[in-house]
Amino acid sequence: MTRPAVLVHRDQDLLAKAVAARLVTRIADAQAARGSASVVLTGGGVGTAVLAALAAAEARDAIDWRRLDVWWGDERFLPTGDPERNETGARAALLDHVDLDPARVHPMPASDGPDGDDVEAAAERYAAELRAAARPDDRGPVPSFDVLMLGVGPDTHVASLFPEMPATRDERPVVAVHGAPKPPPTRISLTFPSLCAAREVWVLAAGESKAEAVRLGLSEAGPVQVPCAGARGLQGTLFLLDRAAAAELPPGS
Ligand SMILES: O=C1O[C@H](COP(=O)(O)O)[C@@H](O)[C@H](O)[C@H]1O
Repeated sequence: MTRPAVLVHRDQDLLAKAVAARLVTRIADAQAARGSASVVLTGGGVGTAVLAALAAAEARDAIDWRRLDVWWGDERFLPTGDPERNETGARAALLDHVDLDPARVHPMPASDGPDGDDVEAAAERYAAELRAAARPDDRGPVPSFDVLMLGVGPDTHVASLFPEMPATRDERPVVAVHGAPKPPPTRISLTFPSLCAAREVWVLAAGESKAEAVRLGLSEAGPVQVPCAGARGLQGTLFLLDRAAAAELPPGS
């Protein structure tokens, strides 16, 4: 596994614009190489700012939106349209403003979805959707996503994998999360085997409250204790930061 590369931008606004520009290139390149592309979205402040920056970028027209699959790394298990759902924020910031194929947008189930409030069944439903989308050369139960973005919590969580919680040790592709320390307590999350099936993992962080988590994420810490140290892409991992989040970088990163 290669060491993550670290890129630092002046502030959150510039970080969001730079990541949006990088996404355009990454998605267009994947579409040129393979005919289509896949991206995994994150919730949270920076993740949503990136989507808004992409919506505002003229270069977004370089993406063939009809040939893009959109997945999520985690979701808060709440009713459809709840403002706290990651899907709701992503739709408002970007997805409602571009010409996506609705069949290629794959939100995690909501608590008023086909499984009702059975979050275990909802997680298994998402796992089945991923399995159906995986091709033989993906060599696993989820697609080899072209790019998977992750926000980071001050406690080092990524997706809904919180330090020391059972989901950090789970080998199933998707799990239900109960009792998350950050509200809401009930969530659905991809697990490490699924996160690490991505060709590229981009860890996004802005603000001084994330500096310690970023430092730990670039250390040799274990993924159970420090989840942001465990998400690594098959071809590479980028830590995309603003200066405040980069304030405690370990030497040599
Ligand atoms: O609850 C969540 O939090 C993390 C981090 O969010 P942030 O606002 O501190 O950047 C996010 O990555 C995750 O998708 C979300 O469900």
